Amino acid sequence: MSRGEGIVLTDLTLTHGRRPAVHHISGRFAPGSLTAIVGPNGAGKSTLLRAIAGLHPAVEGKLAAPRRDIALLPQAAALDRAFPVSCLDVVLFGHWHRAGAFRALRAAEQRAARDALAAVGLEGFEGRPVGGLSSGQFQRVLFARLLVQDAPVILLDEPFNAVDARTAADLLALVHRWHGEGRTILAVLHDLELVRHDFPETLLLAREPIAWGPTGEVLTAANRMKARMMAEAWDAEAEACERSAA
Ligand SMILES: Nc1ncnc2c1ncn2[C@@H]1O[C@H](COP(=O)(O)OP(=O)(O)OP(=O)(O)O)[C@@H](O)[C@H]1O
Repeated sequence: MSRGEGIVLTDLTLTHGRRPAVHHISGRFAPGSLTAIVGPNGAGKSTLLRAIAGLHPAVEGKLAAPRRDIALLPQAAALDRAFPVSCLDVVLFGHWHRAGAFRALRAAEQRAARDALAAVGLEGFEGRPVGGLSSGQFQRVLFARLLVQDAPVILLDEPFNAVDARTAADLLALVHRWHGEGRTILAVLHDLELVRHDFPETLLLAREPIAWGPTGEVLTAANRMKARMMAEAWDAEAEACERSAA
């Protein structure tokens, strides 16, 4: 896996229009690190992941990330499954960054997609339309696509939401496999027990960073209280940087 500098945030601010999403965050996700991003609803977690993936512009500060090496698993709720595509099509899409839109996929790429479906326990699902899958099965398909993408940096937005315990355990095992292979992994999560048990590093975000470092040092009662109080104090109508200017 490529090492490099990892992902470096320098006084980064992200907004939606004039509305603040992430305020003045600095720090680094080291190459090969496994980090949970936690915080209250609306804390800016998804916006930060999308910015790292190159899908959301910085309004202030800098974000250095190996864009071509990043795979993003969006929140399942953000995806439209009404589209009439098969499981295999969704997984084959993981080859997009290498194959582009116009080249026919090679036999090896087809095989890799079938192997990925088998690896997530969905052998025989190749021709099934994704619209008819359960939430857990669909999440397995999206993990198969990540397998095919084979990216050194993997961003997961609430990867275990709406899946049962067995599916979550299978997908978590894949995350650990990727970590063991030296990939850099960031996952937005709400289950703090899972974070404590399985994620060595944590960023606690409440639009501003509350704490970032070893999970045990970040998820203290005091830090969690601070994040909660900041969330309760949020002014939905506030414009970017009002709080930090105060
Ligand atoms: N497309 C959008 N347009 C306008 N505002 C948005 C948009 N997406 C998010 N926001 C706002 O930006 C802020 C951060 O949202 P974001 O989705 O990044 O938070 P989050 O921490 O991922 O939340 P959750 O835990 O609920 O998924 C929120 O106030 C949200 O309402």
